[in-house]
Amino acid sequence: MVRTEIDIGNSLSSAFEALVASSEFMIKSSVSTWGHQLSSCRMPDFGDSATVTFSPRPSTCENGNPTEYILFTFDFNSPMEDFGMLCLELYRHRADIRHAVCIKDLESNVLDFLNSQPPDTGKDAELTSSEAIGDEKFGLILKQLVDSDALAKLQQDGFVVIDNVIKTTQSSNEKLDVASQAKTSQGKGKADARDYRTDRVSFLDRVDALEYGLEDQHDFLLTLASHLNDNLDFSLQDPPPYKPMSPGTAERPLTNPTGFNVQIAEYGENDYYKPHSDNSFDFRINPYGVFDGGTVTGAKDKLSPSTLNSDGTLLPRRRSNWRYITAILYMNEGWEKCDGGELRMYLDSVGVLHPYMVVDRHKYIDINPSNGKLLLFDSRMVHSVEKVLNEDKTRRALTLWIIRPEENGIAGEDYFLIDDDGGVVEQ
Ligand SMILES: O=C(O)CCC(=O)C(=O)O
Ligand SMILES: [Fe+2]
Repeated sequence: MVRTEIDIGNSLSSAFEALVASSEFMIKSSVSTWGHQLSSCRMPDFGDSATVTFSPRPSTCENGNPTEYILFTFDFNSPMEDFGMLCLELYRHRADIRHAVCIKDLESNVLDFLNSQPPDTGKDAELTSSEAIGDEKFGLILKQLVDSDALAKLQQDGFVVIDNVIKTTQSSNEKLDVASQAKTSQGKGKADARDYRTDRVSFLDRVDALEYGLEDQHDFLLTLASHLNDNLDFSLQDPPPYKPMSPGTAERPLTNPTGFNVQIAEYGENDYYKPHSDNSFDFRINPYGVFDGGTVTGAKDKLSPSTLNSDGTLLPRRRSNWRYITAILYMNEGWEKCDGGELRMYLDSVGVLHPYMVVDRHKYIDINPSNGKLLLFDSRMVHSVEKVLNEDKTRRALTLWIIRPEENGIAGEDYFLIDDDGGVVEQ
């Protein structure tokens, strides 16, 4: 069957019309099991934006069973902006639809799309990072990041601190004081009884950020992924064992997490967060083998299949999530050393197996969480928040975890390995 090429470089609406017109783009089933492919073809949930139905192609029925399906209807309710999203949704659900959809072209189309479309709003920043969304708004700050040796430092030491990036105003902090008092009095503010951290966190979308006058901070943090894509040297790292996953691409691997929510954390007197890594080793899988600078620890015959590459070589130990760079903006005017609450960064701690192992073994530096300070660090590094000592002060920070989806991601629902033919490797 000849499949129609979809030029998604065209305007989105004409590209969408082409998609609808060319059922071949979408559907091809090579297995002739009556009804089976359709019932196992769980289409992505497009919510309100599209409804998809398929129908057997009569000319391809063998023994009464269809071998190919065509796109029967594709009702797309908001055609313009959502075309890229649509492709991405298909791509993300390719494990479910791959028997019915030729995902190979879909994959390359999506990757082309991601690499070629500059985002023009904060929302698109999740999808692609080919251009900094905030270049205009934050041009000077971003330039300062590049011109200074900040990014080189980040890559060399695993972290970097930059003062006076964006300060939070007193009025924002006052609004937050009121909100957190309300929450605490409703008994909702405090986290469960946990001993590793005692702070309170919530997530701000852009509307929340506007409410508190934190939209610049919010936008800035969401701008960083694309900026880092343009300026970090990814060749310094070993190539990852897997192909890039949507929405990351090989050229531009960093993206914002789905939802674009920025965490706000509050620490009152005596609150702390014990040493931890934001992306620690994951012990639920790959439990025996550790590939650590060429040393293999653990009995080889006990290695689980996911420990080995297809050629039998050892894969690096998996991490527990997709976080790659942690970006924190501190919000605390007049914070002093005697107030406690330092962010303690343990040096050379990227490869530490258990975070508690750093204590008394690794050197650290303490970072004062003062207003406007930006801290960027490799999410694997071990760090802690030391106890806050001032009963009258609240320590606040905004955090965004910039992700690199192909790095690991067993925690992510969209995680699959892709083999060289574009097929999904069952795990
Ligand atoms: O607030 C900070 O300085 C760091 C907080 C932290 O480590 C985290 O939320 O994972
Ligand atoms: Fe952390």
